[in-house]
Amino acid sequence: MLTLGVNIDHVATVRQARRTVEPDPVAAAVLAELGGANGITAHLREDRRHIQDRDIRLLRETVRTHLNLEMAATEEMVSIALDVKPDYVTLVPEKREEVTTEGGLDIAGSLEKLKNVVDRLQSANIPVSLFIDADESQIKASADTQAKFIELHTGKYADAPNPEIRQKELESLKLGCEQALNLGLRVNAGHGLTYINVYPVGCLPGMEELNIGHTIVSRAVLVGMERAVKEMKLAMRGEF
Ligand SMILES: CC(=O)[C@@H](O)[C@H](O)COP(=O)(O)O
Ligand SMILES: NCC(=O)COP(=O)(O)O
Repeated sequence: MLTLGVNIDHVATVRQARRTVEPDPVAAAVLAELGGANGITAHLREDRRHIQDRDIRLLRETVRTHLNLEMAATEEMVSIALDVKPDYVTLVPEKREEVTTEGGLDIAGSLEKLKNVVDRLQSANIPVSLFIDADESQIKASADTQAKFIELHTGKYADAPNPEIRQKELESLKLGCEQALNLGLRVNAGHGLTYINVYPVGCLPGMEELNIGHTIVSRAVLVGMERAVKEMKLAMRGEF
């Protein structure tokens, strides 16, 4: 069965815009689960631009489905993961200056370091997923690390400027999925998926979980706006 991991990072982005307490991504995770999320994904960035350490600790206590902690393969993050024990960790690349995660990890280029990180996490019973592009050598290197999963970066597919390029990117994802499954890896995907472009990715044979965030948070803001304004009118009359 194809499952949905709801990424709540950008609920925290709104909170951090004011450094206040609302909206709380932990509350958003509870509501996402009520809505049918099969898992909750949160990315603790080294620069703490959205999700904070406190969020991860509270998510660990409150998430009833599974918690996927996205993080860079640094000593600081490994020690947080070993302490919090999420249900799985997704290792992702990070650049301070990027607006969002721009591409996949270069597994082949830092194989020994990543093998070590995967081993330390998986020895603590935390399965590891590697966020990579659908590239043959990266998939092969991912299998060499003994990680349980890969997550195929769907950004190029999502950002394709025309249907021909989108179809070509979808083919790469399909081939990547096949190759990974043949190497014994489980396959997730995500990044930039929307209500409009998600369906073909979900149809890829063997695809297990899609991690989707920005578009769900964006839609939640819009579908919730009418009620939020009505409630403020009540509050202004002392009736809320
Ligand atoms: C790792 C990834 O795919 C990102 O989608 C992330 O989880 C969302 O956060 P950023 O937009 O800060 O990269
Ligand atoms: N790993 C991808 C993810 O968690 C969500 O990405 P996006 O939907 O926020 O682009």
